[in-house]
Parts: sequence; C-alpha cells; structure tokens
Amino acid sequence: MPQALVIDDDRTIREMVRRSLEKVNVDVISAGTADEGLEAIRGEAPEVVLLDIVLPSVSGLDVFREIRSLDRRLPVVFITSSSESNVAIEAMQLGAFDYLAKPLDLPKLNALIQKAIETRRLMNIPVALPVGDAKPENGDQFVGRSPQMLEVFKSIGRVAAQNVNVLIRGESGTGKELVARAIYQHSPRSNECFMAVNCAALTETLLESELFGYEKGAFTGADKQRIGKFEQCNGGTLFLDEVGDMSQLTQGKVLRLLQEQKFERVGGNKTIETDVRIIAATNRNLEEMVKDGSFREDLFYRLNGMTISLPPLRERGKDIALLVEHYLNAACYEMGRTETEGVSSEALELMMKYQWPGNVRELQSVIRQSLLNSTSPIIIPSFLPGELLGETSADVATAASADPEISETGDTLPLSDLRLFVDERLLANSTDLYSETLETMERYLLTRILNETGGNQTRAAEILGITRGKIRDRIAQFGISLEKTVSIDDDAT
Ligand SMILES: Nc1ncnc2c1ncn2[C@@H]1O[C@H](COP(=O)(O)OP(=O)(O)OP(=O)(O)O)[C@@H](O)[C@H]1O
Repeated sequence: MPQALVIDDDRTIREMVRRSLEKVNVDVISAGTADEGLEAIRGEAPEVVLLDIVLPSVSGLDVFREIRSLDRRLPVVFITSSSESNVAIEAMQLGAFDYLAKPLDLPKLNALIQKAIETRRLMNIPVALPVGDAKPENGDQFVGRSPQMLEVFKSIGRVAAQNVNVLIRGESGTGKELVARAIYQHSPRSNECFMAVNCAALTETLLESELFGYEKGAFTGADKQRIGKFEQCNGGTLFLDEVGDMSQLTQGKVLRLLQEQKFERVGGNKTIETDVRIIAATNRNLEEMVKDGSFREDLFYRLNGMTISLPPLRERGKDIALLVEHYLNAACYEMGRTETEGVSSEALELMMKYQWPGNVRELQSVIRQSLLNSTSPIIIPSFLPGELLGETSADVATAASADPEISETGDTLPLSDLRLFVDERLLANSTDLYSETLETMERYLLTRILNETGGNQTRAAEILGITRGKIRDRIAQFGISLEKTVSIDDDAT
C-alpha cells in the first residue's frame, strides 16, 4: 500500500488525514515535528509528504528544502492557513507539488494525494530524454536529422553560394526565417546586411514606403525623405516574409526591381540602382493564387529561382524528440531549472503523436509551459498543456487529474488541469463558465510568471509573448500586488 507522511504538530490534523486517506487505501505515517518527519523520510521512504507550513520553531519552507535535498522527486503538499498564501506561492515556486488550505477539504485531500502518488510512480520510470548539462551554444541551432530536414540542409548548402532568389515554403512556424538566415550566413553576401520585411504586417502604402522609401512631400505626412529597404540593403539580402500577401500594385513594383534591379522612391523620379538578393517565404499556395489571378505569374517565377520546402513538424518523426531535448535544455538553462532531468516516455509519446499545427514555434511554447507547470524533475503528461492531452485521453487520465481550490469568493489556486474546476463550477450551476475559466487561467498565469520573474514586467511580457501594457492592465484588473512576492487581491475583481 502506498504511504503518505504527514508532518504537523496538530494531532487532530494528523488523525483527520489518517482517517481520510485510509479510505483510499493510503497508509499514513505521522510526525509531530520536523525532525521526526525527516527521520521517517530516511527510514520509510513515503511516496508523498503533507507538510504543515507553520511548525514550532522551524519554517515549513526550510523543512521543505531539507526534504528536497534528501529526495528531489518526492512530492510535497503544503498545508496552509489562508493568511499564508504568499508563503504558499513561494513554496510552489520552490517546487512544491501543491498546497491545501485549512480547514481541510477531505475529498480534495484524497484526490490530491492520489495524484501525487501517481506522479511519484511516473517519476521512477526511466527518463526518455536526458537533459544535458551543457550551456546551449550561442545563436539559433537548426535541429533535425529526419531525411526531409537533411534535404533542406543540402538545399541550403547548394543554393547559398549561388546568387539566385530563393522561395521558402512551409506552414507557419516551420523555420522559414531560420532557413533564410542560414542561406544568408553561408552566402558570399554574409558580410553585408540582412533585413526582413513582413509583407502581411503592413498596409499597401506602408509596405511600399518600407520597401522603396519616399521623397519629402510625396504624401501628407512625408516631411522628410525616407530610404527604403531595397536601398538600405544594397549588396545584401532581403527576406520578404509572407510574400503572398502583397497587393497587385506592390507585386508589380517588386517585379520590376527583380528584373532590372532599379526602382524609384515613392513620389520621386530619380531611378535608383540596387543589388539585393531576395529570399521570399510564404505559407500560401502561390500556384493556386497564380491560377486565380491574385499573384503575378511572372513574379512567381522570378522569386522562385529555387524552392526550399519545409515539412510540417508532424512529418519529421524523431526530429520532434530532438527538438524537445534542444528546447528543454535551452529553457532549463534560461529559467535556472537545474533540477529538471528530462521528459518521461509517456509525455514524449504524446508529443510524438500530436499534430503540431503551430510547428516548431508551438513546440517551443509547449516546452516552456510544461516546465512552468512542472513541480518535479521529470516532465510527465499532466504537466503538458491540454491540447496535447486531448489526443489520448485514456493514457493521460491517470496522470492528469486536477484539484483547483475554489473558495466561496471564486479565488483559485494554480493547477495544471482545469477539469475539476469546470466540474465544480458546473455543480455550482454557473452560467458564466467561459469567462470564469478564462479569468482563472489568466490570473494564475500572470501571478505565476510575475513570481517567476520576481515582479519584472518586461521579462514577464517576453515570456508570455504579450505587451507590457497588457500586463499592466491585467495587474490592475486582477489586483495583483507587486511586492516581494506576487499575490492576488480578491477584492479587486
Ligand atoms: N529546425 C529547427 N531547429 C531549431 N529551431 C527551429 C527549427 N525550426 C524552427 N525553429 C524555431 O522556431 C521558431 C519559428 O521559426 P521561424 O520564425 O523561422 O518560422 P516561420 O516558418 O518563419 O514562421 P512564420 O511563417 O509564422 O513566420 C523560431 O524560434 C525558430 O528559431
């Protein structure tokens, strides 16, 4: 029978926990002091520890650190009173499995302890992907050994030295910009500049100004001359991203430039010569666009000196595992997660089966999210974001249960799975579950990341991929106070 150790100076709590866990077939070892508890960990190797955060003459956090030094994989659940939420958040940051507030909700206690025991079991299964200790090399590494990616690398090698335009095709997030930079870096133009313009991000007039520049007075607001990218990049390489999104007018101008290497600034009549190598990229079907007349055929052929097609990640087989290893290594280093050992084989299997609609970019984000969710050295399925778990619910069900703490005020605690939260709100006959759930997730995410960054909003904005302004709005909206530790003010909602 699995064993849980409860360390609490309050006899009544110890007894209550014993009786409750007995019902779910968990044996309870009781300790009234920290020393007794540490002794029990050494001697009896429990699967999970329930630790009172306030013990006589010693801090629960210090005891927790000592437990970690004895066994880093042992899940520790803190017992707190509501006034200690800051300490509880700190405990979660240090890697606690979870925390429970007093008075103890016994069904919740039982579910959480069972989940911790399952997590502990999964920890003991050998690591499928070990994380190396080495600091990741500087710069972006192109990861891949699949036959399709080897073809891509060969094509880069073949085309880099030739002064031809290249068209890179592939779904969003497959690495088109990385290919463009690799071509540039291996080309004779590598000492000249490399610039990128996203054709989908600008309106027709702005894109024109960006590419060709304009003369003073060309249009209202053109109060001085501006040099465009084709001119700035003379001798270098210009990466035109999302080239399928250019208007017909811009397509015509770009075509002329490609044919003659000549252009005029907007509002100007002086012809300017330039020597730019174009690398274009698109995730759109240009052949179809040529057929329906929305993309010029002559431009298509001009851009397409050679095509490099990037396969979607789901077709790259074992590259997924290589990328997981690569990005886990990088994220652990960046986030100072020295205790992380790797990814369990179940979690890796889920990642191998997943369709990755956002390709490598999505994989990067999944790794970071999993790391932020993880409370143990091994990434197991329950730490993965929901979209990966949806695929094989039967496999995952055991590992991914959840137990958010919801008080009457609607306050929620951070947990990786929202299933129980939704169950509870359904039982409470909620009629606003969509926004309640989104808010719960947002609150947790914001608080968690701000804790992670020590309240640094710029860094938090980088991690979350949103603007600082949005972070500031949410801090105000959710009443998150930025003291030494980040906490949530319930009254602010
Ligand atoms: N093979 C790879 N190895 C390592 N990192 C990769 C690989 N492919 C892509 N990445 C990383 O994934 C992210 C997305 O790549 P990139 O921006 O090149 O994709 P893209 O195809 O240009 O996307 P979009 O079409 O949305 O502009 C980048 O951080 C990039 O470094």
